[in-house]
Amino acid sequence: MTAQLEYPDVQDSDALLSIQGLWKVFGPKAQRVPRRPELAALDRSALHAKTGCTAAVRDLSFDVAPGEVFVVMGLSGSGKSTLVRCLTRLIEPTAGSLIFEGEDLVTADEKRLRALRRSKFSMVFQHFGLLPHRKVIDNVSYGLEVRGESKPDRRRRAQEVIDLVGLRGNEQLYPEQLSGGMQQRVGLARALANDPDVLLFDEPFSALDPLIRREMQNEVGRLHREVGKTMVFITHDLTEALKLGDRILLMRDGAAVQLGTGDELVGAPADDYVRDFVRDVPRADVLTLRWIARDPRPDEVLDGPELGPDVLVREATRLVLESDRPVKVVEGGQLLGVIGDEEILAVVADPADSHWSARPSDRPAT
Ligand SMILES: Nc1ncnc2c1ncn2[C@@H]1O[C@H](COP(=O)(O)OP(=O)(O)OP(=O)(O)O)[C@@H](O)[C@H]1O
Repeated sequence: MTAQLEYPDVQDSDALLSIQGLWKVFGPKAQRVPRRPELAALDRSALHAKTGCTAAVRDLSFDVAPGEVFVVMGLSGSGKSTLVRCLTRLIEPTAGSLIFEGEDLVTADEKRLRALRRSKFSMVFQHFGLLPHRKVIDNVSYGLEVRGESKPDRRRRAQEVIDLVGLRGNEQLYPEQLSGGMQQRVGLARALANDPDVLLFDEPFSALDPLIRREMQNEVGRLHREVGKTMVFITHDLTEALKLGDRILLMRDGAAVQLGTGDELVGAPADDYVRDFVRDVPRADVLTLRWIARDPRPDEVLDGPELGPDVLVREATRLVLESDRPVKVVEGGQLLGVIGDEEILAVVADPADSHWSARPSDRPAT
């Protein structure tokens, strides 16, 4: 018998932010929609026809773990921006609770909210939101100024984060003198200057051209490794979501379609909508060996090479194909399964293969 493949679940850790039953409904008498099951059950167009309301966020519940990069993904109009604005009540939720470090933000008064927004959360916007008449250094230190910090402290901290995002030497320039990518670095530095607990990103790189965009994604990955902040990152770009997200919430019409790690979305799409969404993802770059390991057959000799379950299929391909014995997938000394040419080729040879949905279970192989 092989051991049960354990799948890492970030939700097991204590949540920093816990969202329960969150709704945002725009329109007349919005409150009635979440309260009345017959209205709550209506789809987007039926709800609009009957009530004139739009449910931009529909009964969402999820936890964000400390240090996690939590990506919210969905097509235009799926409710991502509304959701992220509800998290700090820049948009007032219609129903639900928002527990941050044990405190329900829904019942916090305006003064408390302002304090939290200033010290615990920072937002990075798509269009940078920089102050055009202020130099880079003054844009970066703006939040510290609002917080009443002394000028030398502000300067010191601003310089620190300017260095961190690679903007040294540009302190005295104005935003219009910078490229889009550089401006977004200023946005990042400004968000980091406050030393928030949570960074909220609302499609921060959509206005950038593809090369700069990739560079900025790498930059966020690096910053996350260096400063370890919790991040909630909104994007409509699946590649970006897979690259950055520890977990991804896929939204459609305000509701959650699936919440999982990138390899869960790709390996076990919850429905046809998700399957379609991830259809063109190169599976070998996302799926790990735990997804394709199988039980050894009785006649197989188990003296082949060993790999860990979190190795990407792409990284294991050569070794598996060159080995004349099945490769053993081993974790902590335990054999989880084996992989032969057949398992590898099913992923590598046909990236859009529907192999995964054919599995009897929606979990990685045991
Ligand atoms: N102030 C508002 N009044 C009425 N409807 C709104 C309002 N703000 C958003 N909506 C609607 O809520 C839905 C979700 O919008 P939202 O902007 O949150 O989506 P999104 O996924 O962020 O889209 P995009 O990527 O285009 O910004 C849309 O149908 C939108 O028209």
